[in-house]
Amino acid sequence: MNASAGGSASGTPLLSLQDVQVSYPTRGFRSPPLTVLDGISLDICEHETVGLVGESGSGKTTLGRALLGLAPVTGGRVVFGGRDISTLSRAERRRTAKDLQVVFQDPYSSLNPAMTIEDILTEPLLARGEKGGRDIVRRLLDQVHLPQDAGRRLAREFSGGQRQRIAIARALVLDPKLVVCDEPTSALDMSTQARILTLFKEIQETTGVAYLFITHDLAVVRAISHRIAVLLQGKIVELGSAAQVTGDPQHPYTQRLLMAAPVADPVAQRERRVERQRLLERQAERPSEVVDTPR
Ligand SMILES: Nc1ncnc2c1ncn2[C@@H]1O[C@H](COP(=O)(O)OP(=O)(O)OP(=O)(O)O)[C@@H](O)[C@H]1O
Repeated sequence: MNASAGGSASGTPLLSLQDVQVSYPTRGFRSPPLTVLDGISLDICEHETVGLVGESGSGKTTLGRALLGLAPVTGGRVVFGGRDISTLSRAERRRTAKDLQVVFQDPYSSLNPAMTIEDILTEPLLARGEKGGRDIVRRLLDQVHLPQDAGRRLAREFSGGQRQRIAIARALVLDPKLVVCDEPTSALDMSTQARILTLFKEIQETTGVAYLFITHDLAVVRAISHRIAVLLQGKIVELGSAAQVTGDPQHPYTQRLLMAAPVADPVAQRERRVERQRLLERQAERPSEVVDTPR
């Protein structure tokens, strides 16, 4: 996979979202369904990380859920292994589920605090009627750089960063082809965040796994992604290589998203504020391009 690929994926797509729509029924009598995603088309290749950014409520988690077969796909197709997995029966979906895994944001609520790490890591195998075993646990702990004695300890004995390593190991136990990472570093401090991002990259290098990396943090998405998709009100408004989207954004919404991202250097921050003001003024003169300003 060519990491510097532009808007289109450069290998054979592992998973392909084709004109996907997700709508939820609403409660009111005769009120129309709520369309959360509309016209989403996106390919993800082996060995590729596609970052997904957008403000809160834009539909990032829903897109991840659609890809995992957990959101109601009301239009379009989610093609994986040559099949539309949005129409599979529950039993068929269980078979596909092996290849598509997820790591959530909160390492505290996503792991049972009273289970041993060994039990947490082997649970997905046992649930599928496969054998667990010490060797597998040993390999996984190694892969996420946790000590071997971690297997016998309880999840509640670990820090946030260590728990996220355990959650990553659990996502890897079935050798998935694609992992949806839903804000997996948002609950961590900066240095732990950097170490976890390095771990994700290292795992991709050795296994070839693909990631859909959901985050509202542009610094994170820039650090990890080959390509970035920008979501606004349920639609992808920009899709390109990480370098293009962050260095030469084309859509006014992406431009403002980047302007709103914090920078560490106060001088750069001041310059950014002035630039942002100019951008807003320019865009106010072209109202047809005006969209919601990111927070
Ligand atoms: N099960 C559901 N039923 C009805 N509406 C839902 C459901 N799940 C999500 N939504 C709505 O879909 C929209 C998008 O939600 P989603 O969680 O995908 O956004 P997000 O971009 O991931 O936000 P955040 O960054 O805050 O997590 C929201 O308006 C939300 O209320």
